Amino acid sequence: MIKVSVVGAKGRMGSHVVEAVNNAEDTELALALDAGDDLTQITPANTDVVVEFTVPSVSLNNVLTLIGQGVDVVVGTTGWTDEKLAQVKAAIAQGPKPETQKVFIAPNFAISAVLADYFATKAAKYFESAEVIELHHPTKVDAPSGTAIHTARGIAEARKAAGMAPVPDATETDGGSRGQVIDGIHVHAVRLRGLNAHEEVLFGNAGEQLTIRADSFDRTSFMPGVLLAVRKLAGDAPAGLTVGLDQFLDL
Ligand SMILES: NC(=O)C1=CN([C@@H]2O[C@H](COP(=O)(O)OP(=O)(O)OC[C@H]3O[C@@H](n4cnc5c(N)ncnc54)[C@H](O)[C@@H]3O)[C@@H](O)[C@H]2O)C=CC1
Ligand SMILES: O=C(O)C1=N[C@H](C(=O)O)C[C@H](O)C1
Repeated sequence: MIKVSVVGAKGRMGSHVVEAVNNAEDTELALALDAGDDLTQITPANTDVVVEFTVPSVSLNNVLTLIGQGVDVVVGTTGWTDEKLAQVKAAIAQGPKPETQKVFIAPNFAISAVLADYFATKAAKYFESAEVIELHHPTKVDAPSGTAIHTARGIAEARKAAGMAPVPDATETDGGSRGQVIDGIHVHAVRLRGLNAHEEVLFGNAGEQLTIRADSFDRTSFMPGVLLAVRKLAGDAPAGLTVGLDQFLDL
């Protein structure tokens, strides 16, 4: 059995992870912690893998603490910049098990979203225009979503590799309606009661459009991906920092 501790266990995602870990045949719940709890209770003696779903403002500190505790970590919380990822890598190098420590961070654990992201990177070089629209529940604290940032960066990288010009855009006045520009790609965020987690990637050429859309209607959609990551970290995932569930899929 893989012993799993959950940090952020009382949250929307954390509570689903607790249930998924309790229901899977090969995992058992070790500790379920939330805000105010001491993360140093988590040790290699009681935990094989920690799953962290908290809030962007605290996730880095939690991950650094858990690396210090010598336990492997699966992170679903958003807000990861290149600078924060560099801090994680440095902490692994200076931590108690630099050769074997595993940290996995995924902006999205739903297969629909991971595939949409992947297909978008493949489509990017064939279209002059590209924009990303993400749509979420109104209780989400960050905008744009971590997934949309990841998608926009992937599209931008593919366009750069293909030597493409910037997306065409004649806008001269913008009060914010054109969204946030991430690596040259416009990203728009909608917050609407009734939604869960949704993303549309729009590609355009003269006379044609491709839309790639992923819809997560329920948080159960993330659980197979979370359990896959837990099993990979307890098994043959490489040591060090890995980002993105696509790394564990045969794409
Ligand atoms: N990677 C993925 O597939 C997904 C990622 N997310 C991300 O996961 C994060 C959490 O989302 P939700 O569960 O909806 O949020 P939430 O607000 O429902 O839950 C966050 C939980 O973290 C707890 N918390 C706050 N500070 C803490 C601390 N210092 N230590 C331990 N626990 C602490 C809160 O008390 C709360 O229970 C967000 O960043 C969200 O964008 C959400 C869905 C899927
Ligand atoms: O807060 C959420 O709900 C979600 N957060 C992640 C993100 O910001 O990309 C993943 C998914 O979109 C749900």
